[in-house]
Amino acid sequence: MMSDLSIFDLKGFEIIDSRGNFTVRAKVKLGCGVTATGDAPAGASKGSREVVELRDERGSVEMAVKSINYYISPALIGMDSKFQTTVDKVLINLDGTENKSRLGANAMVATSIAVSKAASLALGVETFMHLGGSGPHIIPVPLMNILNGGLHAGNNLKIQEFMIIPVGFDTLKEALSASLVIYKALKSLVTEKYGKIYTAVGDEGGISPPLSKTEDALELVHSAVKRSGYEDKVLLGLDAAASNFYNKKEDKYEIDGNSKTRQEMIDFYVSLKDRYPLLYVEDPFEENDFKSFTELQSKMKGVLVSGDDIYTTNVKYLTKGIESGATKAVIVKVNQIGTITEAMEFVNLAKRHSIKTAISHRSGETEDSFIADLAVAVNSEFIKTGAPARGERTSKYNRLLEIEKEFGFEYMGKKLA
Ligand SMILES: O=C(O)[C@@H](CO)OP(=O)(O)O
Ligand SMILES: [Mg+2]
Repeated sequence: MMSDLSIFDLKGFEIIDSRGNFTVRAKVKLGCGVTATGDAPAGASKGSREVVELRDERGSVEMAVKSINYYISPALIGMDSKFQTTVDKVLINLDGTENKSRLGANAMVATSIAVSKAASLALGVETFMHLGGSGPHIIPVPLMNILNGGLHAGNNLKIQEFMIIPVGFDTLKEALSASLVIYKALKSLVTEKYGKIYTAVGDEGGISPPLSKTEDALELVHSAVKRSGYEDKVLLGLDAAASNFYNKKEDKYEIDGNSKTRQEMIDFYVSLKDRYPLLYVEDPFEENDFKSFTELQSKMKGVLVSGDDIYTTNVKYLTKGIESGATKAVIVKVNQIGTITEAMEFVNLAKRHSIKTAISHRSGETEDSFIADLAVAVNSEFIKTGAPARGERTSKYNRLLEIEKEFGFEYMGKKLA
């Protein structure tokens, strides 16, 4: 006999995230007694079109907790947890706003995730199977941010993320073991440069040396790859998060001590690509400049220009990007849009247009490994989940290692090189 999968109880409460802020956790209990939790992550460099969290000036998310306890819970109790789309649609309708400001996207995301995990447990299947059916068959490639700048670090680097992309391996296990060597080589290089054991890291666990020039940071990461002997197997990526250094008044980008026009920015990225093995460049321009994304993508054929703040996991903006050929890749963050169902619709739209997807963490994270399951569920080519250190990042890598070991899915690396 099938166990009782109806939602019996749902509660919200506050927990602490990796940046030392409160965030919201939802805990759901099903009729069969199974319980599961879901956590809302939090971004620092956010797109202006993202849906909004309920959070007060002091940083408290009590309002989101109340939203779960007093509004969401009564609406979901009694519903069948295995119908994720139906549950998410109830959340969307109950909220009724464009930017999820009534229920709060943090309350909605935590609930959506908790329900998907509880249903999987009660059904006796992995969360990626519950969400992906019989389709999942690959393990995503990490876009691994090992050197932090921008809003995530205390240095003067304007580019937010310097990533290694371990493509030339047959398994995630091999890819991660090379990445660990490179991460340590980078630490040694920085320590050699600054003369003592260098421990400063940014929000995503990447080293954050006191640099101010893009090229110096790229050179350091590239040296770490070379010193480790993986030059032919590991490519590089950037997340510029360019809205953060765009000067709207002047219509210029303030970077590396210069004010650059959009044309100069295009030349800058092209020159970096000529000197470094770049595969991936995220948010190279501010979030409204679709035209420059398109121009850069057409100039850098072998590079995946990717959209994060420009799309905010919203099909409306991706549709615009598809029309103009703005990017060959997209970032997917459930909390930019509010529910798992909407994030999966976004992924499906990208896939229909052969656009590669990167399921992504936020800079403020918890130990919830849900995004690893989501990435496998939708056969995402990439996952972005930070440095291979610190529990809130490693929980996702470790979940992927577990899935690879148990199910033997194919690692995507060599297909993306
Ligand atoms: O810009 C990004 O891609 C993200 C995650 O790396 O940062 P944040 O969560 O601060 O928006
Ligand atoms: Mg980004």
